[in-house]
Formats: sequence, structure tokens, C-alpha cells
Amino acid sequence: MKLNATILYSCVDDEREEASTLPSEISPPAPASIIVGYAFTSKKKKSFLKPKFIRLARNKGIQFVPIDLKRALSEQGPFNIVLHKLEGRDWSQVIEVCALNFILVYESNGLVLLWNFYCVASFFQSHSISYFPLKDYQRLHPEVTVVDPPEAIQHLRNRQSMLEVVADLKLPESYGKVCTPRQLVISKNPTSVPDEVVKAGLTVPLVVKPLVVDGSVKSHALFLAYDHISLSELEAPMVLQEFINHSGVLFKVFIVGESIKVVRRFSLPDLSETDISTNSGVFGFPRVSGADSSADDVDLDPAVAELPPQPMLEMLAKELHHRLGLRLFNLDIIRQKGTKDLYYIIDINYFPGYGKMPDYEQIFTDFLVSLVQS
Ligand SMILES: Nc1ncnc2c1ncn2[C@@H]1O[C@H](COP(=O)(O)OP(=O)(O)OP(=O)(O)O)[C@@H](O)[C@H]1O
Ligand SMILES: O=P(O)(O)O[C@H]1[C@H](OP(=O)(O)O)[C@@H](OP(=O)(O)O)[C@@H](O)[C@@H](O)[C@@H]1OP(=O)(O)O
Ligand SMILES: [Mg+2]
Ligand SMILES: [Mg+2]
Repeated sequence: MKLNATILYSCVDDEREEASTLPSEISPPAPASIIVGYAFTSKKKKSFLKPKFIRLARNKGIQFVPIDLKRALSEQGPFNIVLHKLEGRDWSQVIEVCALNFILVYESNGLVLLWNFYCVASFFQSHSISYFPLKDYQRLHPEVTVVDPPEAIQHLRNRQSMLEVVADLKLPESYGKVCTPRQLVISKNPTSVPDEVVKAGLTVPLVVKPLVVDGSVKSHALFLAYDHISLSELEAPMVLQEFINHSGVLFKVFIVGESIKVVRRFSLPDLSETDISTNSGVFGFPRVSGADSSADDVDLDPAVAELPPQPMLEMLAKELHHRLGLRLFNLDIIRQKGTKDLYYIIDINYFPGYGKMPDYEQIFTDFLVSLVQS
């Protein structure tokens, strides 16, 4: 047992330190009726757990407590709610901690059984299968609401599966049509890519995106490809997605449970026929639609600025919430240039940068209260 503990606990030290500087822990805590355990990267903690939010939440009896990734989850808490967003590497550390947790829980049942449970966890890990024992924690502690289920989040950690869900939707088109750009997954390294692209009937330019989205900088490193041939320079696994002209404006639709907020961001500019025929090669491009690219207070052509219709977004959010089994995500939506109502979803992010969403403090506080009430 102890041996496992030594192997399993090898995790970020600055996490605890930073957490201890949160305002809720500086001033004497008000009596809290909702304890929210959180496991965040330090980046997420900084952008999400801002002082104003913590104050507002505290006034509603909500207290945020960092989950210590070095200790078994069952030894911590009690929590009413668990929020989590960690990078790939950190997630696997949580997996290991939880594997130990599992062993502890079953201790009284004897060694053979214990060992088996550990083996199951190791097997899943070594085969890169989604095995995230927060699920087991949830089973052992049904009174705790884990937001969101790890296996549901897995869908959004792959740029193919994230959009498949959208492609399967059959929404009424009364307010607009929602689809996804045509795309091709390249799994292996890629001399045959140009042929595959032609065979799949994809037209250039293409946006090239890493297949896996694990929160790392690399998973956000995107390229624009003007020809098929140069694609073999890029590293698989990747997704090749047709570029859609959309007047350089993107809509970020933030979903928090039942609430929806839309913001406008700048995006890649349109590409003309001349751009397409005169350029060749692949070009990396930086994050163009980050929080610092707001287009909310900019003088735009009203036809470009017009937000997607609210009833369409409500249907979409409800359906995706249901199908994905997630409550915290955002959608990147673009409207094809020259159309009034043809929309493409190009990206879905789990637990996005809510810290820049207008009124997130109130919306999130209400969400957390509603979780406990329901
Ligand atoms: N199919 C497309 N057609 C046109 N522009 C696109 C397309 N896909 C992506 N873009 C542009 O590239 C940007 C980044 O793409 P995407 O959102 O897929 O990447 P990401 O790294 O997942 O971003 P995020 O920071 O939102 O997670 C978009 O904001 C948009 O400007
Ligand atoms: O940094 P921002 O506030 O812009 O938030 C970004 C967030 O970073 P964070 O984890 O620090 O919140 C990113 O998370 P990772 O995939 O890298 O884990 C990703 O979700 C982006 O889509 C978010 O941008 P948004 O979609 O909200 O504009
Ligand atoms: Mg995006
Ligand atoms: Mg994304």
C-alpha cells in the first residue's frame, strides 16, 4: 500500500502555494454551506477564481477549496461540488491518486482484490483509454456533484469527436442552419496526405489543427494550408478542416448550465480567390480569437455584427448539453460570408475562459447554488 502511495504522489507543488493566497483564505471564511473543491491549472485558477467572483460567491455561502492532487480525494472535503480542468499530464496524475483511493476504499476486502483494482487502472492508463476515477469517486460519493463527468469531457479532447456530435444534430432550421466544416483526420505521418485530401474532396485553403486538445500550447498550434503538397510537412495526428470565409468575426457562445452568453471576437480574415491562387505552402498563425480580440464594441457592418438568433442558440445549447452530458463549455460559431443564416461550429471548448465572460460572477454563483438545490 505505502509503496503505491510513494509512486503515485508526484505532483505540482506550486498549486497548493498559490491556492493558499486566494482571498477566501486570507480573510476569515464566512459560514459556508456550499463547499466547491476545485482542481485547476494555475492558469485557469488565475483567470477564473478572481477576487470579485470569490467575494460574490462567499456572500452566497460558497467557498472554494483547492483539491490537493497529492492526496487521495476521499481524504479531502467534504465537498458539495467538484470543478476540474487540468492539462493532460496533470489529469493522469489525478488518475493515479484516484487509483490509490480505490485501493484504500477496498482495503478491507483483501489483497488480491486490491491488486486487481490497481491493475485495472494501470491497464487503462497504459493503453491510453479514458479511465478517470473521478467517476469512481462520484460513485462512492453520490452526494458530491462532479462537474463535469470526465468521460464526457473526453469528447471535447479530440477535434474529431467534438464536432461529430454537432454533425449528428438534426435541429429545425427555422432560425438558421448549423453545420460543421468538412474535415479529414490524418492519424499517421503523412506522405500520402495530399492524395488523401484529394480523395476526400476537400478544397484548399485548409485550417490544420492538432487532433488532440489537452490544454497544452501545442494543442492550440494551428496552420493555414494553401496547397495539398505542403501538408506533408506537418505533424500528425491532425485535423484538416476547410476554411470558411466569415467576414473575420466569430461568435463565442458560453454555456453555464442553462445560461447562455454570446460575445463577438475577431477571427481570421476572409481569403479572396486571388489570395488562394497566389499563395502556397503552410503558415502557422497565432491565437486570433483570444479574449483580447473582442469585437463587441467595434463599429462593424451590422450584417456582420448581428449575433446568431437567440432561439437557435438555445436549441443548440440544450441539445449539446444533453448529448455531450456537459454543463460547462463554449462553442466557436462563424456565419458564412454572404449568408444570413448559415452557421458553422468550428470548435468546442471545455471549461473555457469564463473569467472574460460578461457577468460570469453572478451567472456562475447562481449555477453553483442551483446545482446544490437540485
Ligand atoms: N474552419 C475554419 N474556417 C475559418 N476560420 C477558422 C476555421 N477554424 C478555425 N478558424 C480560425 O482559427 C481560430 C482558432 O481555431 P480553433 O478555435 O479551432 O482553435 P483552438 O486552438 O481550439 O482555439 P480556442 O482558443 O478557442 O480553444 C478561430 O478562432 C478562427 O479564427
Ligand atoms: O485564456 P482564456 O481566458 O482566453 O481561455 C481559454 C482557455 O484558457 P484557460 O484555461 O486559461 O481559461 C483555453 O483552455 P485550454 O484549452 O488551453 O485549457 C481554451 O478553453 C480556450 O478556448 C479559452 O479561450 P476562450 O474560448 O474562452 O476564449
Ligand atoms: Mg476556438
Ligand atoms: Mg478550442
